[in-house]
Amino acid sequence: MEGESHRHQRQPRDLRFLKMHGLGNDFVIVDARPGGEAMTPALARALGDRHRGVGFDQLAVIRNGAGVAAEIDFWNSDGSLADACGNATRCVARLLMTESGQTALDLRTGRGVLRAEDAGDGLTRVNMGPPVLDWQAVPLAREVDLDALPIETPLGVLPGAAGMGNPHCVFVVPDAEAVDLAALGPQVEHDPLYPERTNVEVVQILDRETIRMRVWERGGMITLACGSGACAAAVVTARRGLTGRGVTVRLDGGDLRIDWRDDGVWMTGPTTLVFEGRLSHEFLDALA
Ligand SMILES: N[C@@H](CCC[C@H](N)C(=O)O)C(=O)O
Repeated sequence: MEGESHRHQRQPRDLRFLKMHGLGNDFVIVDARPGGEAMTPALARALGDRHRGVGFDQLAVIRNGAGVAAEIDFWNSDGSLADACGNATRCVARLLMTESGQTALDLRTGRGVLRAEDAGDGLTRVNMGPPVLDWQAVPLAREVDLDALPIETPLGVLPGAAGMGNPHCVFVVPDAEAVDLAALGPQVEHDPLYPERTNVEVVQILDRETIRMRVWERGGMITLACGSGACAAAVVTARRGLTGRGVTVRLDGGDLRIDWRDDGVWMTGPTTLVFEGRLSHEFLDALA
């Protein structure tokens, strides 16, 4: 899923960016609305390097879009594109609501047009849309029971699948802390059942309204939070009758509120603007 032509134009020599995070899920945000700055897989990988670049879990590029406040592209630090990133969507929504004074707006992502709202108390909520529960659309390689995927792991439980614009594989386990996620994550990310790889969540039921979740993100890392993953986990546990349709998801970076309603899966949580930066010519020239 490497970028389409509009995402691969001329590289600028001077690139401004913002660093934001949602519950420690951290993002570099490039506002490409004024100059149409381009992004490439190589620049995304270089920026994502936590030692030689800026470092991020995802890179979000904001572009002008017809009929919406903006369009957003999401890049993982391995240079791959993702159609959904819940926490970055909330961060960009907060940024644009602050900029415009609006309390609600629409954003176009690979997932489609998403509604974002100011939820009060500094929180931002986004409707991530209805879950994808069709095996071809997740996508999976073949027709299987989405509630019991034939993926064998040392956990000894069969995971569930749900798509939120990106693929997820959710394991419900008795003790999420006991799972060796650094070993499980890459194994399941690359399971042949997921032709486009997958994000991997391990979830423990704390009560009918609270779950604990740890996440391995497609792209190759454990992150402190994952918004689309929290939505997928809430959908899988609700479908199994383990929780209701409204849950608090307890992540390493803090809590997200997930509400699966008739119009989609809503995600509510905090966002933080960390700093504004500008990439040096030395850094950009070395990539040219
Ligand atoms: N952190 C994100 C998910 C990012 C995309 C993911 N790694 C993928 O490749 O699908 C979120 O908050 O949803």
